[in-house]
Amino acid sequence: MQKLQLTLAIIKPHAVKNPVALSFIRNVIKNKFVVVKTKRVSLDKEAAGKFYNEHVGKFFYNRLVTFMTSGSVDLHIIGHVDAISLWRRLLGPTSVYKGQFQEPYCLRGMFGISDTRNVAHGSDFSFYNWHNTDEVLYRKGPIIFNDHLFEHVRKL
Ligand SMILES: Nc1ncnc2c1ncn2[C@@H]1O[C@H](COP(=O)(O)OP(=O)(O)OP(=O)(O)O)[C@@H](O)[C@H]1O
Repeated sequence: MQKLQLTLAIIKPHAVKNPVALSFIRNVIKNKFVVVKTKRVSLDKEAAGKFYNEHVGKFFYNRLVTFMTSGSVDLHIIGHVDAISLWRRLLGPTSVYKGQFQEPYCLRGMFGISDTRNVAHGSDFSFYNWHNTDEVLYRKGPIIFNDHLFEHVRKL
C-alpha cells in the first residue's frame, strides 16, 4: 500500500503578485510533490482570522490578518511521503532574516520580504479534504492512502 502524506501550502499575497517568485515556487512544488489540488482564493477577514486563530493577541496578529486579506492566495494540497516536513524545510525558518543568513536558498530566504510577508504557509497538520476544498478540515497525523483513494484524489 502506498503511503502519502498531504499538507496544505498557501502562497501568500505578495508572492502571488510576484511572477518570478510564483513561477519558481510552482516549479518547486511540481518537482517535489504530487499536486492534488490547486485553487486561487481571496480570504476575507473572518476566514484569515480563524485560520490564524492560535496567534490572537500576539503583536503581529492584526498585521498578519490584514496582509492575508490584501490579495489572492494560492492554495495547494500537496502530497509526499514526508509532505509536512519537506514543505516546511523548503520554506525555511519563519523569520525571513534568519533564512537569509542561515539557509539563503530556502524559499523564505529568497522571496520573503518581512517576518509577516514570508512567502508561504505550511500546515503542521495533514490536509484532509478531498470532497470539498471549500471546507478546510485538518486532522493530526499522516493520511494513509490506498491506491483507490489515491486515484480518487487525483481526479478531484
Ligand atoms: N515575529 C513575527 N513577526 C511578524 N509576523 C510573524 C511573526 N511570527 C510569525 N509571524 C507570521 O505568522 C505566521 C504564522 O506564524 P507561525 O509561528 O505559525 O510560523 P510558521 O508555522 O513558520 O508559519 P506558517 O504557519 O505561516 O507556516 C508566520 O508565517 C508569519 O507570517
